[in-house]
Amino acid sequence: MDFFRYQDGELYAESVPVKQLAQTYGTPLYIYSKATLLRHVQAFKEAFAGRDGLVCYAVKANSNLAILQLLSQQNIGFDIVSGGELARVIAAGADPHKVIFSGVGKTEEEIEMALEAGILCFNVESAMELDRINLVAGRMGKVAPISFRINPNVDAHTHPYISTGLKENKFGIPVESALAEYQRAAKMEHVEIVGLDFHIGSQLTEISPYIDAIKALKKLIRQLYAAGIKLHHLDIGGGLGVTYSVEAPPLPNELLNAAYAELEDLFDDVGTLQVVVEPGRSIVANAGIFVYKVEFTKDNLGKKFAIVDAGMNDNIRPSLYGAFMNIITVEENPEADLELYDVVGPVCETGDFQGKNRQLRVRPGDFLAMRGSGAYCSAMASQYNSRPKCAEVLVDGDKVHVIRERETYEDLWAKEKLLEQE
Ligand SMILES: Cc1ncc(COP(=O)(O)O)c(C=O)c1O
Ligand SMILES: N[C@@H](CCCC[NH3+])C(=O)O
Repeated sequence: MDFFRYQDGELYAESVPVKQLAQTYGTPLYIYSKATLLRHVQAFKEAFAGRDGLVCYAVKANSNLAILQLLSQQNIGFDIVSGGELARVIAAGADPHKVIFSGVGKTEEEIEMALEAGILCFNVESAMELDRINLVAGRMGKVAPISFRINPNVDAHTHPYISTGLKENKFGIPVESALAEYQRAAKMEHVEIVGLDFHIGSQLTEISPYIDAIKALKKLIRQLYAAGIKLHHLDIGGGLGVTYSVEAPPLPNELLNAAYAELEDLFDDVGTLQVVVEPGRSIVANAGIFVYKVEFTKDNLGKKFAIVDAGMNDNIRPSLYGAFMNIITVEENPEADLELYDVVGPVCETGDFQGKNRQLRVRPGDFLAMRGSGAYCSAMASQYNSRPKCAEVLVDGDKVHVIRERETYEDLWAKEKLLEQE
């Protein structure tokens, strides 16, 4: 069931009319459906079908505290990439023992924070990072659990900016140097090897790149075991795509069944490893819509624009990746003419658009809703053009929770200081 649906010509979020939310909380506005979020988490949990697995939600996709709180109440773990994300998941009630720390540039301060919190493991992305973790853990009298993020050099068939598993991408260490790094780590006093990890990209719509990566890494895992290095888990990353228009990505159980099938002979030989997944987008994207108001329409010598009150600062995906995101009207509007519009924002950039060449029936004052906006939209928002970050609400049946208040103008400069006058 789709929890964002039309009823009598009007869009609803669960049991609440979206227009009512837009009028009450102001636009632009992010609206999330609790039931959709929970359903997606459940789909991942059930995909393990009783096998030993751990879902670690990738916080970067949507780091709203209430959303993290809801997710941690489902007893899942988290994939974090910064000290800020660690602070957030702890504030949201996460179990630190289910937190994994990815990212190519971990600072000493972040490593200290993570060791203090007692995370499940660091996904180490370079030789220098390994040295740094060993050093910091030694200084603190601790042993850091580590996994290496291996770059298997496979093509994820996705947008180049969100492909992470090719050798020209900055992520992970090459398969070719992995055995030597594991052997180096095995001799270190302040690290303990617990796993192996890959994450090859985001918005993957096929299973085959995951299987290519697993194939590439099975040989390495056998070499590790032959060298006496045992693992507790294998982390196959996140990246499962969602439907923005016509994509038909695999479901979590299809992905995991295919992964387990490919791993069967390995697990027969070395024993079963826990499988970890790091989904972000597939949990939150379609649990959210982004609602904005048409301020004006305009016709530049035949080119029509719908100028809305949301900018690239609020949702940068269309501008940054040329991402297509579906835009629908909040109320069906049979009396307005059907026209081809570029839906553009108020930010002073030609690249400030939410959608191009969209067939819409709109008039000034109408609300539009953008589907699939739960992931990498609010999370990537900025205050460019001194635009306050907008509000976010979570709908639970007929209840509405404000999970982020709209920023005020004063919030914009709250951390800035005027010069002292002499
Ligand atoms: C290390 C890591 N894990 C997980 C994810 C989550 O990816 P997605 O939101 O595509 O599931 C990302 C983002 O691509 C990532 O960089
Ligand atoms: N921000 C990207 C996804 C990046 C995934 C993080 N490695 C998007 O909006 O599609």
